[in-house]
Amino acid sequence: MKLNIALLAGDGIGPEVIEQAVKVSDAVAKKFNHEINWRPALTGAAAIDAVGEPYPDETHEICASSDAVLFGAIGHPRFDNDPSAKVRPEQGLLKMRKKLGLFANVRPTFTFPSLLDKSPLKRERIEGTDLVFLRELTGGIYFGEKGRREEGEIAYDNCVYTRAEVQRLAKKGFELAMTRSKKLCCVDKANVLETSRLWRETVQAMEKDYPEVEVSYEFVDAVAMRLVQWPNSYDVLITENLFGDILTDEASVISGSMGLMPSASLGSKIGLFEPIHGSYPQATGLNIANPMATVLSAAMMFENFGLHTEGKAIREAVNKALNEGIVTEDLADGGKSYGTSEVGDWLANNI
Ligand SMILES: NC(=O)C1=CN([C@@H]2O[C@H](COP(=O)(O)OP(=O)(O)OC[C@H]3O[C@@H](n4cnc5c(N)ncnc54)[C@H](O)[C@@H]3O)[C@@H](O)[C@H]2O)C=CC1
Ligand SMILES: CC(C)CC(=O)C(=O)O
Ligand SMILES: [Mg+2]
Repeated sequence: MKLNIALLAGDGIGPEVIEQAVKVSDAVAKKFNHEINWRPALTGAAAIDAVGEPYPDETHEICASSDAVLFGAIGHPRFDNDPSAKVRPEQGLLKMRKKLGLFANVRPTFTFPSLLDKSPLKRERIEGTDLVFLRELTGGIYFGEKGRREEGEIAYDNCVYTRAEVQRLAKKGFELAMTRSKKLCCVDKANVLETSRLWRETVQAMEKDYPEVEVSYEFVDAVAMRLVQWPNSYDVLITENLFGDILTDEASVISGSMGLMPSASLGSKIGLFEPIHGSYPQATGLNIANPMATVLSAAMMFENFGLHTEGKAIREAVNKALNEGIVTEDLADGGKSYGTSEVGDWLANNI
């Protein structure tokens, strides 16, 4: 297969982890006779510095005309620490998701046998966890009208959802549940929020189309607790943008590190594959960031093309590295650790 992949490294550790994902993907392409044409493009603070905006038109054209996008991370402390900044790297990510129509963010959480005793959570609670969040990605409070009034003394961010937005996300959730253990949990705050009541009402109305799926409705605050208490009780969870963002960072504790958490952002056209973590500025240039989340995002990319053997080859290499202790410092527990690039080389050599 010949693949054109837009490559958006971004900021902070983005370029370092992307470099490893490229190495591993190229090794996969070589082994399975594919050709990958990487198409680098600017985004985030790097794009603001170069051309004044975080998701330039040229970058969008490269993304929109590629078969998929592989994305690192964006964000820089100079914007995080300046609340008055009008142009921000994160706007680039939001704009890209919106313009590419990427409304469903698939965020799997699973455990790795060799890491079970490294989690702060007890082995017997997390063993066998295999759940997936479907986070709505182009609506809700991240995209509602926002602003200030009363001379800046009052700030607001509106949370808005349409029934159609909920339906298309929930449909993917029901379909995913049908391919797994047929359990779907709708995470909301319907005891308080009107948008959540729309979510609940919409999902309830869809239940009849999927009679085999057992649907539960849980409030987000309770899910935040049960997720780390009984992660095994969940399979597919659907939720809105903000709740999904927060709960999936929490879920990284089950797997063992933010550096292990991949994702796929899907819509009707091309897919974007991105780790769930940010630009981890403290680690920039130190060759210590875990590249596995980005490498596993590349595995999701291959699988989304129907190339399951290729995806499996990456997953097996990651598992093997974890079993053999070829890990960055976040997983080394104070013991021997390897650099970002060494882990990338090892994975590429073990495809
Ligand atoms: N998708 C994206 O591009 C995202 C960007 N951001 C941006 O990233 C910047 C930093 O945000 P933070 O809240 O610190 O989130 P972060 O995800 O960058 O880092 C939080 C913590 O997670 C751990 N971590 C993250 N990635 C890791 C990796 N690859 N290997 C090992 N450990 C890792 C580190 O302990 C780090 O301190 C901000 O500017 C933020 O806006 C935040 C989240 C997502
Ligand atoms: C920086 C945010 C817009 C993104 C984020 O935290 C995420 O998608 O997980
Ligand atoms: Mg996040």
